[in-house]
Amino acid sequence: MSDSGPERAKSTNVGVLKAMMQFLRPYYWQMIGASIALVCTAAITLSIGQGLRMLVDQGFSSNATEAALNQALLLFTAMILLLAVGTFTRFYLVSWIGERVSADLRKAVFAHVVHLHPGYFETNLSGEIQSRITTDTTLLQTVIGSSVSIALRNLLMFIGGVILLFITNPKLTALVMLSVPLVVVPIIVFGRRVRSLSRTSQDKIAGVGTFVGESVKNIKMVQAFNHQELDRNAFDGHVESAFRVAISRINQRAWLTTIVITLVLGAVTAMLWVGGLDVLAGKISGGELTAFIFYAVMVAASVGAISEVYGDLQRAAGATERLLELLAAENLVPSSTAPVPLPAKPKGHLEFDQVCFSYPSRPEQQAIDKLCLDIKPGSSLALVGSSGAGKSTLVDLILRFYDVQGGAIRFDGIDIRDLSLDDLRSQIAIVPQQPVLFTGSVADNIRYGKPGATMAEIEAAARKAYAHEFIERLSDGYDSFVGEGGIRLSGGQRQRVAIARAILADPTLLLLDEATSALDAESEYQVQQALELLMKGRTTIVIAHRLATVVDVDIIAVLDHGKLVDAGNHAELLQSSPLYSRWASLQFDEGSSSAEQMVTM
Ligand SMILES: Nc1ncnc2c1ncn2[C@@H]1O[C@H](COP(=O)(O)OP(=O)(O)OP(=O)(O)O)[C@@H](O)[C@H]1O
Repeated sequence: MSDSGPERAKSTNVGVLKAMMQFLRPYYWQMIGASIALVCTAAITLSIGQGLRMLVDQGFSSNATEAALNQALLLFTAMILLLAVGTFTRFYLVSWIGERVSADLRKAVFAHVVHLHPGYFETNLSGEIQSRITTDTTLLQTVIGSSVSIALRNLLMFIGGVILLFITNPKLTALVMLSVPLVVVPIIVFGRRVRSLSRTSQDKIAGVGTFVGESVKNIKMVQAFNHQELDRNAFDGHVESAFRVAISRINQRAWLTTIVITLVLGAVTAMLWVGGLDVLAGKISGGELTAFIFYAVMVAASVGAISEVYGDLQRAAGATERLLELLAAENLVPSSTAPVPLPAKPKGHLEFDQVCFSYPSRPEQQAIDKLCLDIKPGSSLALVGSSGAGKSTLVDLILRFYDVQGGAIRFDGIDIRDLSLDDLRSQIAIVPQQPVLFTGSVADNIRYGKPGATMAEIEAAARKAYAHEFIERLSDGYDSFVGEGGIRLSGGQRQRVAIARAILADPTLLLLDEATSALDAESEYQVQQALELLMKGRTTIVIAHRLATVVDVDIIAVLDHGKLVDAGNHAELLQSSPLYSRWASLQFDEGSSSAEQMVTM
């Protein structure tokens, strides 16, 4: 991930600059304002040198009048006022642009990330992405808001200062210029190192974030297994390695600053010596030397300031690069560009036609192998099979979280790749095995199925999901806060909220993943009733782990290693499928705790 050479550094610099321009473009009025303020303040600061020259040569000479001094100081005061206004404008506008651009970048990255195919998040950890959107953009905001402003101001001072130096005294200036390469070389060398270390440093910090996120999220697991000490040690390791990288970065920067300051001040000393000799010899006036020193110090200070923020700019380039990488991440499951419209009243006919699929991380293993299934509108299908048979994979393929590699899945006769993703998913509701609730109220979570639903609709859905009663008993009813991930509700309650959400969504196609597994016998019965009501007239696919779920469905598809080995209803399969009848006999013989038995099927 670090720079592999000058070629790469060059190309990314250009890329980074180009990309930043795209984000800066909308604000060119602000940029013009900031540039004017920048030029004005630099010009005023530089003209102070000329003022000093006049003051020394005329103001303090023996024939100076008080009126002339007053006039000169009045002009000086006016310039100071102008400088103050210019500085305010520059600071305000540049910081504004910094905040605005990083806000826009944050929004752009998030907007891109939420649309990425789920497979992307298997290789890119959520904590890392989070850190990029927060830490990297914050870094960028500080850099654009202050470092860029400092760099630009000092660049102008440097250019203006050098021009005025030449005007004031070319001989001395030549001396100053000789030392420029001496200063620039270390800036480039150390700057490059700082940049690559900065990237590593940001990566390490992201690693720290990911670790914290995972431990805190699973705190009960951590404590139940007495893992606190182990985790603490592992965390210490992460933090210390981030610290070491940061320190070596700081070390490089410290060297950079030290070398630059020494060289610059050395050059100024040499110049003072040569210039002083010229004044003594009467070749130049005292005012000229004063102005010269003023400009030389200004040029030196600006080089120093630039070298100091150069490191920041390099860090920002690193951060931008990472953000751009994220922005450039390709969506492997793109929505069709010329989508086929859905019929006005979709029927919910689902066909799997010779579907082949293997996960990108395991191309050698066929997770789904030449699978054919025809699920008629309004009918129900149960997927059964041992753990790892490919049931969840099929559900993911229907939702187009992944695209099939062979064959096709058709919804109402249309290849789902030809539908717009929004259209396809608007026809589907899913009740997963582990219901996912978002931080917010119970009502918010049910409304997730249909944004904009009224309270009456939400309540009706909750009643149908047998959730109304327990929700009413919560301290704030439908407004009760469910905690992060719904932690304040029981597993069964969460499941009923998830069912209510699906009921509210009123989909054509319902995907259930053993939706009743977290319920007690009483609620299971009620939820089963609710589900039957919900399933009526809708195409339903159930991932089933227990017989109770499958005896009533129209077709049971028995999967094994991604292949469809048998299909039929319960009675038929008992006759025709050895795999199914073995499973059935295991379940009937040993009661209803069956999830483990499925594993051995
Ligand atoms: N994201 C992934 N990357 C790589 N391989 C995966 C991924 N998800 C699942 N697999 C593999 O694909 C196969 C099918 O998995 P799948 O989750 O569909 O099985 P399942 O029938 O739903 O199992 P279970 O009943 O245990 O949930 C398994 O061999 C599994 O290891």
